[in-house]
Amino acid sequence: KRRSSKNLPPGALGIPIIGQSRSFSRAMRENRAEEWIQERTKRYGPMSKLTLFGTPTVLIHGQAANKFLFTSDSNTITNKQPKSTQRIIGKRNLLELRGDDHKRVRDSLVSFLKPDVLKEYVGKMDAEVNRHLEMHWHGKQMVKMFTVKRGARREALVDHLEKMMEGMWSVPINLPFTPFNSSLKARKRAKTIIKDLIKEKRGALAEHRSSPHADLITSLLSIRGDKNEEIVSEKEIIANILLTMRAGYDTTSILLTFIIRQLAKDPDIYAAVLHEHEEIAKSKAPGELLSRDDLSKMRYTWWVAMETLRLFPPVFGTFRTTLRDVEYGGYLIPKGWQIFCAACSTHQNENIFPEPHKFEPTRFENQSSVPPYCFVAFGGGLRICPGYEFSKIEVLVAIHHLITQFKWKLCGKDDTFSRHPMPSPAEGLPIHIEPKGNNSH
Ligand code: HEM
Repeated sequence: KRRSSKNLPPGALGIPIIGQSRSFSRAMRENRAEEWIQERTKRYGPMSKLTLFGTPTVLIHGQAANKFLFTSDSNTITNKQPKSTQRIIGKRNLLELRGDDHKRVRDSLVSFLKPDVLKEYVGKMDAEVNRHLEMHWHGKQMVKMFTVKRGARREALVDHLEKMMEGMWSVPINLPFTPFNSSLKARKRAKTIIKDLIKEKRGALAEHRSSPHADLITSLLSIRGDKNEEIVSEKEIIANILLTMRAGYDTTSILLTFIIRQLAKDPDIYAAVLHEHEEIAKSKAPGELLSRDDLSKMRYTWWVAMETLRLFPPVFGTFRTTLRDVEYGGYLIPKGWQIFCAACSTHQNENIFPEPHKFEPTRFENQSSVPPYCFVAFGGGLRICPGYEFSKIEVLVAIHHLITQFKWKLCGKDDTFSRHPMPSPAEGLPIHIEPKGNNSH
C-alpha cells in the first residue's frame, strides 16, 4: 500500500525485464543518449521510472541528483551494477562490494594506485609508450586508435575484454547468440588467463623474484593479514583485475582517442599543446625518461584532457540500488529498485558550462570555478575513481610522445561515434601518421 503508484515517479515500467532497455541501448549506440534523456524529461519531468536491463529503475540527472547519489550513505543506496555487468565482471568486484568489504578491497587497490607508488611508474609508462610507438606507429602510415597490445597473452586478454564489454549493459538473457551469452563466454576465457597469471605471480612473490608493487596482481597478493594470509581472495582478485581492466583500460584509451581526434580538428589547441611539449622535450637529454616534474609542466594538456572528458565522458552514467525505500525529489524509490543517474548530463548544462558544445580547455584553468558535482567524469564521493592519477600519468606521457614524434590527420570517412556503453569512434578512428624528423627516439 505504501508503494501506491501515486508516490512513484511518473513513467511506465514497460515489458518486465526488457522495458526500455532496447530503446536506451539504441540511443546509446546512435550517440543520442542525452537527447533520449531530454525527451523523457520533457515528457515526465526530471525523474521518471522505467525498466533497464532487467530491473525496475528510476532515472535521475542534474547537479542535485549527482550530489544525492554520491553522498548517500551506503546502507541506503548501494553500488550495484546491472545483472549483466555483475555476471560478466564477477560478484566480488569493487563496484558490487560495500561497507567493510568495499573498504578492504578498495584500500588494497589504492595502495597500488596512490601518487607515491605511481611516481615510480612514470619512467615505466614512458618506456612502455615508446615501445608501443616503436612497434605499432613507426614505419606505418596509418594506425587505428583502438588497439594497444603487446604479447600474445595480453592480446588475447584484450580481445576477451572487448567481447565482455559488448554485453555489459544488456538484457541478461543467457541464450546462444545474445550479447550477454558471448560476453559470458569471453569472461570464462579471460578468467583462465588471469588465474594463470595469479599462479605465476604468487610463485614469483614467494621466491622473492618480484617486489610487492611490481604490478597490480602482485600488489593484491601482497596484502596480508595477521597470520601472513592473503586477505584479498582469488575470486576478488579475478573480479577486480577484470574491473580494473574495464575501468582503467578502456576509459583511458577512449580519452586518448578523443584527445587525438580533437587535436586533429583544432589547429590552435594542437599548437598550444605542441608548444608545451616541445619546451619539455628541449630540456631532456636524448633518451632521458620523463619525470614527475615534467608531468607537472603539462598543465594545458591536462585541461585539454578534462575538456575532452567533459564532452566525451567514457562513463556516461552510474547505476545504484536502494537497500530500503528512499524518498527523493518528492517521490518514493522503492527498496530493491535500481537508480540510473545520468551523471554527466551536467557537462552539457549551459548554466554550468557556457556554450557547452564548444571545446574550451581553459574552462579548467581555475577548477574551483566549476560548481561541485557538475564535472563528474571520475564520479564522486566514497566511490570516486581511484585511477585518476594513474590515467593522468598515462595520458600525459602518451600525448608527450605522440605530439613530439608524429603529425597526424583523420582519414576515416565517418568521424561520429557510438556508445557500447563507452564511446567508440566509427571505424576505430583511423589516422594518417607522419613521423617528425627531429625526434630523439
Ligand atoms: C579517463 C580515465 C578514467 C575515467 C573517466 C574513470 C571514471 C570512473 C568513474 C566515473 C567511476 C565511478 C563509477 C561509479 O560511481 O559508479 C570510476 C570508478 C572506478 N575506477 Fe575509474 N576512471 C578512469 C580511469 C581508471 C583507471 C586508470 C583505473 C585503474 C587503474 C580505474 C579504476 C576504477 C575503479 C576500481 C573504480 C571503482 C571504485 C569504487 O567503486 O570504489 N579507473 N572510474
